Amino acid sequence: MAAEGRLARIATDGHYADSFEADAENEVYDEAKERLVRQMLQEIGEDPEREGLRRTPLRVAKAMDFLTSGYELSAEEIIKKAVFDEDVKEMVIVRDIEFYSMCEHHMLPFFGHAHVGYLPNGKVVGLSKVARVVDVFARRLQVQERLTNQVADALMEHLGAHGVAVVMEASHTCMMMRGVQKQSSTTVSSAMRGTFEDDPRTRSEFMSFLHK
Ligand SMILES: Nc1nc2c(ncn2[C@@H]2O[C@H](COP(=O)(O)OP(=O)(O)OP(=O)(O)O)[C@@H](O)[C@H]2O)c(=O)[nH]1
Ligand SMILES: [Zn+2]
Repeated sequence: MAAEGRLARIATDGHYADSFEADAENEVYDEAKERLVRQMLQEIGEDPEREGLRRTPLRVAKAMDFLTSGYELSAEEIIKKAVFDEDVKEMVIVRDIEFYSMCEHHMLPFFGHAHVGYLPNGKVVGLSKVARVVDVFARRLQVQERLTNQVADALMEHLGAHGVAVVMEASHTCMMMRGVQKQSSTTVSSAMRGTFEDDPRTRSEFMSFLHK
């Protein structure tokens, strides 16, 4: 589907139905995606016409659009909307930002927390924007390491900070529900840029603020 319409589009089949039920029954959101989901249901031995599944292709299409909506968002635009001149010299940390992403290998969720720190260089960014930047990259097909790097690089580039640090801790359902089936393992990844990469004391200070 064309990028411009994907986030907000809800199409109908063109008929004005008499009741909400009829409306819902006839709703078409994304014909191509819904056809694929219907086929998948058939392939796993389900009946896509049974009551509980009739609207499932539409629901899945909408869910997939939301879960991959990050492709249409720009971290630069988000950051630049809320950068303020401020003479702050100390480290700023936004920690425990929950995120949900999908691994590109199995298209299964991985989720956890991101901790983001930066050393301002005459500018600070609106705190919510840090969390929004995490979502921009999380709502794509990802590997955790790339996600971590992308958040760090975007903040470094568009905030002009002295340094940026990102640590992400996540559980991967592809390792929990299937495959190796390890329910307790978590994966920690980090990306250090600028001062955080060059100066072990700055890095340690950041790390000391996590898990408090
Ligand atoms: N580095 C990294 N690996 C990931 C991530 N998400 C999933 N994986 C791994 O990607 C690998 C894909 O390996 P394959 O052998 O091609 O796939 P598979 O046969 O399904 O592997 P198993 O999960 O071991 O059953 C697996 O080891 C997954 O654990 C991630 O975010 N980062
Ligand atoms: Zn996976």
